[in-house]
Amino acid sequence: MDTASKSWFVIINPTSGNGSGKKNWPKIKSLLEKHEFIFEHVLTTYSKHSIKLVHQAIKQNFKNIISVGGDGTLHNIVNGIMTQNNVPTSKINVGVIPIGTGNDWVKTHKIPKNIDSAIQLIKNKKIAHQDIGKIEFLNQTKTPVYFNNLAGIGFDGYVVSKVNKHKYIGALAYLYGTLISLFFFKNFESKVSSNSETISGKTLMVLVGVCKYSGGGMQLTDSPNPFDGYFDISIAKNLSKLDVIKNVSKLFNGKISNHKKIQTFKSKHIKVEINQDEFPFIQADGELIGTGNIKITLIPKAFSLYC
Ligand SMILES: Nc1ncnc2c1ncn2[C@@H]1O[C@H](COP(=O)(O)OP(=O)(O)OP(=O)(O)O)[C@@H](O)[C@H]1O
Repeated sequence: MDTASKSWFVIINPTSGNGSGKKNWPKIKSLLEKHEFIFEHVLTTYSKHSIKLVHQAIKQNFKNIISVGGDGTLHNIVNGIMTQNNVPTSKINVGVIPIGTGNDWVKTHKIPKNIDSAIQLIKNKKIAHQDIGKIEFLNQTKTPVYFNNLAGIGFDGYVVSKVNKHKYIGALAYLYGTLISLFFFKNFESKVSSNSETISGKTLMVLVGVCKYSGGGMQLTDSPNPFDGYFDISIAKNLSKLDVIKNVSKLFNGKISNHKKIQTFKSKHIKVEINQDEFPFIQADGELIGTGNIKITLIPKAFSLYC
């Protein structure tokens, strides 16, 4: 009998939330049992392990996955779903129990941080389909990376490189990473092409949003809607460090996109080329994914989530 298609496959990142995954798993497990979930579970043992686990689970005919972790764990699960060919991606449903540090993606969908409430929400089995971004590296033999929240090139990527080293201090790591980056990051020369327009020049960062929050609660793009078939794109041009410092509060209330040196627009695709020798970092959903010239395209309603 095929029980897998009716059961849940639970992936736990024990390292997420600075060890919160490991600490909370016994409690989550007993709550899932209390709510009569039939499930198999695996604790990840290395970074990106979730991608492989998702491939295996889908091959075994699991259609429902629960992510116990933060934004990085969900990002890897999404990449597992998007890089398999057995089942249409929108037929694999994902529920999230957020126990990460930033937990930015859940904020858009108002998924509760309380564990019991998050489980209850999954149990309600209300499904939505959101858009997914696909990043392809130009002139590199690198596999594409998919994102469900937001990707950024430049300052944003630099901040992630600093934040990930300091997550032991919790959500404050995001503020710390931003401040440290203000001292060391240098604006870069870019050429951005989208909607038959080209924007060239010194750039602080290019942000491509599907959902609303990143960087521990910052709202950096104008009005992203994960269901509308468009990216919300912000190009922060040659902002100085003083510009950023003066506008720190606006990073968190969404008003930053009104700044005169920030251009925002909606699009289904974007190409970002770097016109200098040193390549800035690229981040996707808070994970560093490399450097280089990239093309990003939107895949409408590819990801099925419990919300
Ligand atoms: N067993 C493991 N050992 C080491 N790293 C792991 C393991 N399992 C997963 N990872 C990595 O842990 C990283 C962080 O996970 P995650 O983002 O879920 O937690 P977080 O950083 O605390 O939360 P957030 O991203 O919401 O701030 C991911 O990059 C993931 O690849």
